[in-house]
Amino acid sequence: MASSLFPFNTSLSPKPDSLLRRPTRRNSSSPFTLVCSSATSDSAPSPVIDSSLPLGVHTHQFQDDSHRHRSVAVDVGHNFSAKYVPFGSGYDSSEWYSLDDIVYRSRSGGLLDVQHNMDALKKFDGAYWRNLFDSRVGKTTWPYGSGVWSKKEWVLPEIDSSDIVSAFEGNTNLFWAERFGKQFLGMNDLWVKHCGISHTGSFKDLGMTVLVSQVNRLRKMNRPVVGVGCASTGDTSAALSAYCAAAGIPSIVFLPADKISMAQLVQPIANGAFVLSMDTDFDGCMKLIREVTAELPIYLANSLNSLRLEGQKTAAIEILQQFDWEVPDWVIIPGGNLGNIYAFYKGFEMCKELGLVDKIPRLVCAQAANANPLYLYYKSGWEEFSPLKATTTFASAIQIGDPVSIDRAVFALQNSNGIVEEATEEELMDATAQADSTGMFICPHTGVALTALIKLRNRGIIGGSDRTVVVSTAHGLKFTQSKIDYHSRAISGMECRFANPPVEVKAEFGAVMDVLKEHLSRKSPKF
Ligand SMILES: Cc1ncc(COP(=O)(O)O)c(C=O)c1O
Ligand SMILES: N[C@@H](CCOP(=O)(O)O)C(=O)O
Repeated sequence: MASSLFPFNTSLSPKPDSLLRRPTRRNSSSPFTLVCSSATSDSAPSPVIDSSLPLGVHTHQFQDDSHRHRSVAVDVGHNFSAKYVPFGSGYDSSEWYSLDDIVYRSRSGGLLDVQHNMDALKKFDGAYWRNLFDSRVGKTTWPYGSGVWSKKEWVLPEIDSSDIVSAFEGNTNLFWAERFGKQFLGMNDLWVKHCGISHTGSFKDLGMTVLVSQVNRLRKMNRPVVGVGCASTGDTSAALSAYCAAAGIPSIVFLPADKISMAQLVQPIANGAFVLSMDTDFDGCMKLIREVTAELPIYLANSLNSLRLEGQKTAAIEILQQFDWEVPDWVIIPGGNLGNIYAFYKGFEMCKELGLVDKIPRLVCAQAANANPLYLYYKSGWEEFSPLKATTTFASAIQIGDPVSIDRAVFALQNSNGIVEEATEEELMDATAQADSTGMFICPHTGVALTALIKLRNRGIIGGSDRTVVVSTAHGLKFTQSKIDYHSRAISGMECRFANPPVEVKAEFGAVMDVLKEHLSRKSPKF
């Protein structure tokens, strides 16, 4: 469908890896100094102390010129800070970069990670953080009304609140899947975290608010960022274009032609992004955006950029919060480029390290069988990772064969006693239809996660009373074509066991009564 709207050709020629820009190394002995002078406070009128707020947090309020009711919290006397370090290193790593640097890879070409000054955060105990985060839920206080920015001290502690670009993302529904759990799985404590019920319809909003806010800050600092770009299977591009449009920042998106849903394609188009539709798959788009962002002052918005994961990790914290800080036994997450599984691990682990909870859940990463490089790696006993050519799947947003965050995913799974599962096309579509029949309206990726749950439950690995959370990553309304195909039994080679096609009937009383009686007697023998 994309190809009918946009030509495939691009004048951009691939550049060899050797031309990718490498970050400048910081002197290990140089003290870490904040780049931004406004790093520890917001520029606003003097505070009015609100004694109902937890220790150390004072608020002041003002009306800004958009008449948006805002309030800014000032954390008094803290030393909260964060920086980039090579993935796997700690805050004290000798190689590190300021978050105001434009850098996506370590000196050796490896992944980066955002590390927080945990000693500063540990000056406050678990109860303090629980109370602080709880006190911000359900308010419109800027920016804490956002589920991401309500954890600002753990996300981007040094950003000025006026630089934040937010749609008050997060705070999504944690739905008790009572009927699905009891009817299909003999489970009474099954929950679905609906991260897709969000501004642009997917969990990507959680990361994008952080990334675009940081870009907003960099542009105000006159750093050379002319736009923000991503490769996408449809959700990252939707989030990027919306947040950039809100901030007046140009966005550029690389999409694999004919591989994303129409609803996803129209999102960046409507939000004014520069959309390039390419005759390749996601992995091809990803390679190109990495090459292009190494050459042009376009900031990279994919989860290779570890800033994104700082926002995404708040979904894990939110789950704990929604359970009154009780830890679920299992959390199941669909995986593609594999940033999100690590983001969840990081959120849970941070809560444990800072004393909000005393353990973390076991994580399950679920992949489509048609795009399963992590699953194959796991099955090999983590012996050998081979990128592959992912083939078409209804879970189109995870049709990825060469995930950039493979190392992050392995780390998360190994440190959470994790499991990887896979779902065939029939399994994921059946699971989606079953879930929908209990009142959900989930995306096929959530169907992949539910399939993993069904398999682990049937094998007795997940118990009937285990508290289990399935992460739903996108809104079902983005994927209506797959549901139409399923319910009209139009998928070749698929039985579509749970299809519920509409019945065509004459608009006559007798005809309507006949079909209703037949239907009711089938549904209820007592009728
Ligand atoms: C709807 C949806 N679910 C799951 C994923 C997988 O997330 P990740 O790439 O972080 O593994 C993606 C994107 O890749 C997505 O768009
Ligand atoms: N599903 C993603 C794929 C890219 O993932 P990212 O988290 O690295 O941006 C999308 O919607 O584009």
